[in-house]
Amino acid sequence: MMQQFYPSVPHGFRFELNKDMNFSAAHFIPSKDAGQCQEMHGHTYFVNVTIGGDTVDASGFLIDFKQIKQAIHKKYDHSVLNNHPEFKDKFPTTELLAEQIWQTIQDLLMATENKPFCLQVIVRETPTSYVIYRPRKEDFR
Ligand SMILES: Nc1nc2c(c(=O)[nH]1)N=C([C@H](O)[C@H](O)COP(=O)(O)OP(=O)(O)OP(=O)(O)O)CN2
Ligand SMILES: [Zn+2]
Repeated sequence: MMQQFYPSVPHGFRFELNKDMNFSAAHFIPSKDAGQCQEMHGHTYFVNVTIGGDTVDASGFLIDFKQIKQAIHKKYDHSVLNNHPEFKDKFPTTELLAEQIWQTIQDLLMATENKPFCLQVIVRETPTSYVIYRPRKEDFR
């Protein structure tokens, strides 16, 4: 997974959890600068999310690994990214997909009792291209 390469994010939390996932989706980038990517095509996206926190829940979890997968895989697998409401007014680039995945995970975490934080999202779109999204402090609202 993730070609065994995990760029780390510095933090001071007691616990750090990482979850790898993948999903297959189609997209197109309707920008005149996007060349061939203006045409609909597909990828198997590889995603890694890093979550940090100081306390665990009653089950001893920062968050159940399964809940993270469900939130992302269920939403995007075998879909056309351009059709999702979050990409109505922006292009489903690797950068903006990583940002959206961060927002989805962070919303999920904020609804838990122990409220951990999503510290990093890595999205690999092709064997040679990936993006890292790291939120700024002000993004945690
Ligand atoms: N900054 C970004 N650049 C590009 C994105 C993107 O999301 N962010 N996306 C694309 C295309 O969607 C394309 O599918 C991926 O491009 P690329 O990595 O160039 O794909 P290749 O497999 O052709 O890469 P090679 O290393 O040349 O084999 C384009 N750019
Ligand atoms: Zn693409």
